Amino acid sequence: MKPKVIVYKKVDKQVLDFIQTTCDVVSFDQLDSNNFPQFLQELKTAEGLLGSVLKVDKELLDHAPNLKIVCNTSVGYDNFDMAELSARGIMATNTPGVLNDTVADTIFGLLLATARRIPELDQFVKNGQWESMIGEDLFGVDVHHKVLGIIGMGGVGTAIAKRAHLGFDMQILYHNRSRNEEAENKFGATYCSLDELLQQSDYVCLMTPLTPATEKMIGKREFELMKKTAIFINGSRGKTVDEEALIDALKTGEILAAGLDVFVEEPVQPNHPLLSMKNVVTLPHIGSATYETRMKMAMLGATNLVAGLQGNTPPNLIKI
Ligand SMILES: NC(=O)C1=CN([C@@H]2O[C@H](COP(=O)(O)OP(=O)(O)OC[C@H]3O[C@@H](n4cnc5c(N)ncnc54)[C@H](OP(=O)(O)O)[C@@H]3O)[C@@H](O)[C@H]2O)C=CC1
Ligand SMILES: O=CC(=O)O
Repeated sequence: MKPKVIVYKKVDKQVLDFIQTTCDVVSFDQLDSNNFPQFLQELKTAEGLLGSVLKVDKELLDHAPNLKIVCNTSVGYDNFDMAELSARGIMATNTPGVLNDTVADTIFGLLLATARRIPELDQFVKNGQWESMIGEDLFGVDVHHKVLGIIGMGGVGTAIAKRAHLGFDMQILYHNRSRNEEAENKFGATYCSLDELLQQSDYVCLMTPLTPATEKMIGKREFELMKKTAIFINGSRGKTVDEEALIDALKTGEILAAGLDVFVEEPVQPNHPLLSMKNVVTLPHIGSATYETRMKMAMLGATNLVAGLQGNTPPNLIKI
């Protein structure tokens, strides 16, 4: 008998067909309050789960006595309670690597849009406000030849460093817990402490995973260390930043501007204070959101799922 798996996110038919060669698939395009009871019912007999964002914790796992593997179609896995999964002998996987270039394109685009005030000026033109040569009040700041500090120089961080070094002649500083030789040797990145990075960077880009160690790692103290002209870019997770402190730093001129792809609460509420600030550019968590890359992520997630259920080691097994 084929193992039963639940795919709880809309994926391409090609991905479902691949899984169906070895598994019985129950699929939900997305989970919401209407279909969640049915999902929990299916979970009782499911051996595998594929999707992203869903919180996989003790409460959920208590509904899933037969589960053998949970597969994210994302590189971040802060939605998994790894200690609980490990205690129950359930494998967990993610999708690193295949999204690096696409996410780096998004984050670099966000950085450029924030520095050159592109969304604000787009609105200016479309609102019919362009009546004469624009003045200094609408100027942006340069990106090329500036200092970019990357906190979290991993797969995505290195792809950002490549763009900054080869395309924009930027000087690159980075902070991790360990050294990244590729970023140093290929893209001239210099390793430094977090405080040095914050003090010296014109652009601070946060690209760490969300873990207990990185939760609110950027707060009041860190914004105070940044230059008053600094632009802060967050592509990691909303909770790596103290959002209240970010709002204060933007209001009081502690930093110049921010570009945000992620928020503490997603989707962000329309009345959130960050959304009414002119010096903030926002995106709806679209780092990897291109047809090509989302397809690769879904297929890699499916490959992990099938490998695990066939008794093989999934290529992207998360080790704790
Ligand atoms: N906005 C979006 O759509 C996307 C968001 N992301 C987010 O970005 C994260 C990173 O992705 P990716 O680059 O693929 O992951 P990687 O694991 O390749 O890189 C993460 C980097 O963060 C560093 N890091 C981890 N913990 C700390 C810490 N406590 N202090 C300083 N540095 C730390 C790691 O270095 P070291 O271990 O040496 O400290 C590593 O270099 C994901 O986990 C996800 O949350 C990713 C893709 C898309
Ligand atoms: O946020 C996206 C991811 O892949 O992680």
